[in-house]
Amino acid sequence: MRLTIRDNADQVAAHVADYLVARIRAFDPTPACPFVLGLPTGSSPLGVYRNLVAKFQAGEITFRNVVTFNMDEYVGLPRDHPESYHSFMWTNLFQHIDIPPAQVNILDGNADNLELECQKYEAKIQAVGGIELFLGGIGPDGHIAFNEPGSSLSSRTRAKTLAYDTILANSRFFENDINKVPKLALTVGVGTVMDAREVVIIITGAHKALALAKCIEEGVNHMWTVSAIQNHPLSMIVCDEDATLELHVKTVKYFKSIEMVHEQLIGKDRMSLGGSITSMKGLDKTKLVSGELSPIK
Ligand SMILES: N[C@@H]1[C@@H](O)[C@H](O)[C@@H](COP(=O)(O)O)O[C@@H]1O
Repeated sequence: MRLTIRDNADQVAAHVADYLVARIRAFDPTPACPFVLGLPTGSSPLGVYRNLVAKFQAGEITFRNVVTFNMDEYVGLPRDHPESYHSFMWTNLFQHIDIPPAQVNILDGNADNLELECQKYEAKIQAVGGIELFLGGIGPDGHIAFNEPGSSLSSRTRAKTLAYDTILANSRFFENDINKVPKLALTVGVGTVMDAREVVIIITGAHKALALAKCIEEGVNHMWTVSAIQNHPLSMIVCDEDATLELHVKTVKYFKSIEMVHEQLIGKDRMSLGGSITSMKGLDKTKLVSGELSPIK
């Protein structure tokens, strides 16, 4: 796992957007072999989405051959409610880019049969060959998607009762009235996220500092579901300085030094994969953008 630390949330957003664009371009998706991207909602990815829209408008990236799967959706909230995750995604990303609507997948929290809806979602992910990269955020209690503390680390897409803390945290989107926050949601499971070939998690703000420390300095624990990332073969957390407040100084210095060496190896320009790595024969150069020097398969 890599921990990439930036000064503030804006720099985190810029870094993650650059990274996603580099990964999609290196993948070179086609209609037959699209880039399958898992996406979150919440305030954490907002800056990333703004950057992606700007990059699309500047002609740096197209989403024509990208297929998306969102992490979660409230149950019972009308799809056109301003706080539904459908509305969030169209308002903040999809309506501004060239992704064909048929390639957007978001759980239907108003489906007649919620269990069937979840099963169909998992099947659809399988049918497109699995998720290439799952982008996520976390709650202050370390939950990923709506996998609240105590969720099985091998859980799949399902309906989940929201924890009181999450209801309270999300009441800011519902006029600070907890009675207006849905209490049930559909969510991908921890196992669904961890099955992605790559996982990238955004963690910003001092209120998430404890969760980051629990996630990377302690063991894998279902009470901090994002800690399952420790078992993932290809993952990265991008955080700001505020989120590192509970980490040991040694941990911060360690991950910063790793990044420095990596930058020296590949150069600042992630798309320029020549130069210093020409001697690394047998390594898949496209994987260098993700920081892993994987052997060519
Ligand atoms: N289900 C979502 C999560 O996917 C998200 O990561 C979390 C944090 O949101 P924010 O980024 O606004 O802190 O909120 C909700 O609980």
